[in-house]
Amino acid sequence: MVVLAKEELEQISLPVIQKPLPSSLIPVIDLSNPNSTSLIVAAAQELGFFKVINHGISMEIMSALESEAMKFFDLPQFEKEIRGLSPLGYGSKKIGSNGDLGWVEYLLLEIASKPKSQSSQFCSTLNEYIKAVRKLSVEILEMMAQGLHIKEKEIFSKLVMDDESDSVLRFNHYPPCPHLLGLSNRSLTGFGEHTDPQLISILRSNNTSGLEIALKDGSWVSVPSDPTSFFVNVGDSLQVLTNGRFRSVKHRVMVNGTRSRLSMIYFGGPPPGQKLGPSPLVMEERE
Ligand SMILES: C=C1C[C@]23C[C@@]1(O)CC[C@H]2[C@@]12CC[C@H](O)[C@@](C)(C(=O)O1)[C@H]2[C@@H]3C(=O)O
Ligand SMILES: O=C(O)CCC(=O)C(=O)O
Ligand SMILES: [Fe+2]
Repeated sequence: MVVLAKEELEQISLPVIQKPLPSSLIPVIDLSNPNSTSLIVAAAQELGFFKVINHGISMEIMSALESEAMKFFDLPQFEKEIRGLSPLGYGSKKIGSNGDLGWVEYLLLEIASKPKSQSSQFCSTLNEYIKAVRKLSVEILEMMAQGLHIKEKEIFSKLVMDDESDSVLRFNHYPPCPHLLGLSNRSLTGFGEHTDPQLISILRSNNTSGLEIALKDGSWVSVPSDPTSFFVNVGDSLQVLTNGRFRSVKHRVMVNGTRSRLSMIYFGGPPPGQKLGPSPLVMEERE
């Protein structure tokens, strides 16, 4: 459980809760539909964000990992903190290196290209999930390249398949916030506004909403939760590689106090030190 001191709480803003985005505004990509390639490109350009259904990952594996993660967050605080190895591992309240605070605790895990051991139930479920979600990211990145009419369909996906790929899996737990009881229509910043630096982020959450994305006009809209689906973000690296054609989406998480949110996010990144310039073939629209 994240416990913020009064002074810390005062540093976390309490914006008014956003109206939920009508679900119809979020592009829903059915991966079993052969036309989905062009729909993915349109969504990546317009919003930098979309939801995927018929993704081939079983609800069983998603729920199994969610309950393993919840078991971890339910441990006593000192046991979680033992695993708080900087910069990876367990952390709470302090996000990143800029001193940002949020009503969140998290577990950040590096993804090794060859997983070493499966010594616990958590590790084996984790490895199975990572394999499935990385395959999904490859599929989506290849559809993106095809949709942009790039001959080398692996141009983006090979970066997340690389043994040196800088990819991470993150679990974010936003516990209910007692300070908000009685403050109707107020929310607390769980994870402040940012864009993801990697190529692609693939997010799955439990049935508690809280994720908000910024539209092109700067307005914030909240994304209704859907634990059966994945939400995909375009990250900064993919924006660069596509010469700005794809939009890296600004997003944040707001907590409204009564229900706990748990999200699991795969971030597929290029190998560190990889020079990222625009792919020449994405400089202009091609037929
Ligand atoms: C507030 C921040 C946390 C973050 C670094 C940043 O300044 C902005 C991006 C954040 C993010 C999002 C994706 C990953 O979870 C992460 C590890 C990353 O590479 O960028 C986090 C950073 C973090 O928690 O350190
Ligand atoms: O926890 C979430 O739902 C999203 C958090 C996020 O944007 C991140 O970890 O980069
Ligand atoms: Fe993010």
